[in-house]
Amino acid sequence: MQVIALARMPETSLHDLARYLERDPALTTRLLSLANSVFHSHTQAAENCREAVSRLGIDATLSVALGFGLARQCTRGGMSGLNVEHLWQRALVSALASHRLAMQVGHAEAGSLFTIALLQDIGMLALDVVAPELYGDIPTDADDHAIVIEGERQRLGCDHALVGAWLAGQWGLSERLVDGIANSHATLEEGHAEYHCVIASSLIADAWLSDNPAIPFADLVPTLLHHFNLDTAELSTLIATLQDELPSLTQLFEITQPPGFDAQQILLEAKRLLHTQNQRLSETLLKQHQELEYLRNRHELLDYRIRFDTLTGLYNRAYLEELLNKHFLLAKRTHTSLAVIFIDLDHFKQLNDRYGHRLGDEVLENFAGLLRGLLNENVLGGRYGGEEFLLILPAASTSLAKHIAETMSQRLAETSLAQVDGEPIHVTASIGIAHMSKNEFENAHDLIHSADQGMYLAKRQGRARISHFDPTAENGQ
Ligand SMILES: Nc1nc2c(ncn2[C@@H]2O[C@H](COP(=O)(O)OP(=O)(O)OP(=O)(O)O)[C@@H](O)[C@H]2O)c(=O)[nH]1
Repeated sequence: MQVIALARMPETSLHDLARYLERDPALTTRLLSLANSVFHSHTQAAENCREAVSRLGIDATLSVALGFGLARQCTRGGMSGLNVEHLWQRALVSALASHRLAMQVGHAEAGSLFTIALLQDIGMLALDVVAPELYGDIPTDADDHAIVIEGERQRLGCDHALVGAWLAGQWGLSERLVDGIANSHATLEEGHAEYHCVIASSLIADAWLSDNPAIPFADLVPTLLHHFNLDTAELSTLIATLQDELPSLTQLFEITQPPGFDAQQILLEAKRLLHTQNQRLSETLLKQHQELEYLRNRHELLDYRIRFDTLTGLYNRAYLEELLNKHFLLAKRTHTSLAVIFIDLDHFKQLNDRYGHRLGDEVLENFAGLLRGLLNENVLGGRYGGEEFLLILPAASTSLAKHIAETMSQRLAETSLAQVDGEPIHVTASIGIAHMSKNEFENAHDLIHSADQGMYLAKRQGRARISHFDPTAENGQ
């Protein structure tokens, strides 16, 4: 409390601070060790608390003093599920990694990035003191620190980075430290570039402390190489340096040294895993590509089936009705005419019965060929059902409709649609025509119905003929 009170007073000098701190011999020893450590290297060793404090600066001194205060309270209390040992191991690896990364990219504030990374999880210590039950069911030593953040947000609506930043503000630490702690748990994509080293250091620490570092490092390596513009050799050297520096720092903080590993081996393993992952990814991509191709083909097939008749390849009934509807509405809107020709092959049942269904199919296919010869952008047509066919003639006059129907009959008379024992098979058709010139029809269905009626008239009159159905005439003729 005295340290906090002092830190808040603008006139406090390092000298005053040192006077208070040296009352705690354990803390003084740590401040001296830190001041004389490689991170604050100086030609001459600091010999007393005042020298240590002036070398460390007010921010780092306060961080260490207050951080130790909290750490002691947590370990002394032995309260919740918070793994304090793991927390400090993470803090130390992060601090070193942040410092080294900052040096590697030439960041001017490597020292303060060390302190920010060291204190990034200080909020967890504070939360553990005020809410010991919080970490009961959040695994604070999980390989992925994001789990802790997520757990806190769910329970508290905020995370320890925010709490830590608030605490640092209350302690009177510099704005830069407060801001750094608040930003320490952002993602590299979203986080402030100023604190990228701190953000990455947290990821490095997670990978470092995991049971099998090669796996998380495999995920992390490409990110680190990309964000910090490093090559693998530089990254390998960086990790090896961290390994050299870590023992003195863990000793200073009286924290168990995390298990070591062969940096080069880990990176090799990470690269191998990355290669396998990439291979798997390309395989998945290939599979997805093939599935997409299959779906596209299937879609095309279904699209085809929705519109076309499989036996003849002509438009099917559903699509003919859709087309007719469209042209019917257009004709109504633009006051243009529209003709429909209904064609029904004669005695088809007999043909099937006499020569078999296969021959019947052949006749239908060949008739479709004849019909196709008449189709163009003004004559649309298809198979309406069994042995029934429909032609739609937008904007056609009655005489044009008759002419098309006669051409059809003529071609049918001239063409044999199959052969049996070398003998040609000829088929005739009954054809009905309906014509709309003055909005006589309510809907497209009525128009088809009229053409159908015309076709029946032709049947009744002896087949192999054309009949124009006039719905306004008494008997349709
Ligand atoms: N081979 C074959 N026959 C079909 C197909 N679709 C319908 N049919 C047959 O066409 C025949 C139509 O018979 P009906 O409706 O009695 O007409 P029809 O024998 O042509 O007699 P009319 O129309 O009065 O001249 C039936 O026997 C159906 O089985 C098909 O895709 N292939």
